Amino acid sequence: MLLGCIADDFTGATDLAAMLVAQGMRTVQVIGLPDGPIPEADAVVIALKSRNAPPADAVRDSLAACEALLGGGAQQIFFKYCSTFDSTDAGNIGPVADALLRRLQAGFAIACPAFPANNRFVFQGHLFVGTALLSESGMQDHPLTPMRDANLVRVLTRQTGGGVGLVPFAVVEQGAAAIRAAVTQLAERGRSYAIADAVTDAHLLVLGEACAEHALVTGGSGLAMGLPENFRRKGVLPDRGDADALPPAAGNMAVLAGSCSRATLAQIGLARGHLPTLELDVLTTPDVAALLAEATEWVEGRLSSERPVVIAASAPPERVLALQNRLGRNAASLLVEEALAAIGEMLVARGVGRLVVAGGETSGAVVRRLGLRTLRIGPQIDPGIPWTFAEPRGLHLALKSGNFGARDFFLRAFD
Ligand SMILES: Nc1ncnc2c1ncn2[C@@H]1O[C@H](COP(=O)(O)OP(=O)(O)O)[C@@H](O)[C@H]1O
Ligand SMILES: O=C(O)[C@@H](O)C(=O)COP(=O)(O)O
Repeated sequence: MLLGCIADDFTGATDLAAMLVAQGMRTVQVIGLPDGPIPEADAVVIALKSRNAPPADAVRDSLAACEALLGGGAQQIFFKYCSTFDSTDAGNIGPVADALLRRLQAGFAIACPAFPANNRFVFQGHLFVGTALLSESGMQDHPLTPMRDANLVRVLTRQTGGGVGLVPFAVVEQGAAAIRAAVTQLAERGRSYAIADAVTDAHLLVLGEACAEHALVTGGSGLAMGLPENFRRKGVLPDRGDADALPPAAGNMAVLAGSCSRATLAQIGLARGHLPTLELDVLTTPDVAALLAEATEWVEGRLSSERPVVIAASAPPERVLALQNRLGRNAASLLVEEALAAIGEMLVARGVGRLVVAGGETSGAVVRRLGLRTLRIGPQIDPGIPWTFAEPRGLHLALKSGNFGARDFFLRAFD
């Protein structure tokens, strides 16, 4: 193994793995902490569900993942978080990065969530989603990690014990040598991190090049774009022709959605007119067994290998808030995740062999309920969303970040 990766959620892990595969690394995704030897691959991504865990648990699991990756021979560690920097003032990006920095005695790490192919841009330390500041992009209403400050230097400073600087656009434009010089200066001034600006793939590539000798790199999947080339330059990564080949897919088709992002709500809105769609009303029926029973009855006679069914719990901000006010934020999320995980299990038991899950936490809940341990990464449907193949279960899965995918994603995903 060359690159060892720790992802703070499951859709984030497949997003990163897809990026590495596209850049020619054979990549395996491990679900949760490995309970045996790490699989053979150029890159291994350990998918944790640590984004919304208590900070101490997130740190403990991330350190355990780091140990497993180092034990498997990893030469560099990548800590993957969301391209919308999903976190709260308590963490978990800062605390996990601090712990990894200490473990790797790295002293300094770049932090960059930019992902231009998915409209995430960092400019002067501020994160934009398309033309909107993060804090006005819809992410201010995220059910678990509302993002109300777009200044990432400030956001990360609130989460870490280390100082946070900026590698601005003007430096990144000058290339890898200028970035390395800026990083040296920031480290000498006692900074542990720098938010790095990036608005194009070219910026991400030079940032990746500048990080070649960093023990720890942190960011979205975009920042990983330039890392495989570092290994090729060193002569340790051979050219791989078919890094994204998967076995043929079969079985019934379904979509399960728990993301309440604007993108997923729009995708469900379009699917409604074209595909059999069940929208669960979790506010009226906040009960796992009743929601499962409703979905089980509804799928009867509707499941098919010709066209997918769509089952969604997703709701607009005011309805999410209403459930949270009634049950509490975490309990509301857990209830919906449990219901969707149980529905996922029911779908697979009824012959679903091709399943799209929308939402990071939702994907984590479904994949864990299905007891999946490793995913092989295949071709991408849209940027950051690959089909994957769960071995040895034989299930094809696409774990969709809530925010990702074009509006007709559910209509095209199974093509
Ligand atoms: N109708 C709803 N009311 C309250 N919470 C919901 C509802 N639908 C989904 N959720 C919860 O919202 C959270 C969405 O997070 P996630 O699945 O990570 O999506 P995203 O990828 O958009 O971040 C999940 O915990 C999910 O269970
Ligand atoms: O970086 C990203 O945006 C994604 O890879 C990601 O982390 C997805 O998280 P969710 O939006 O919670 O699915």
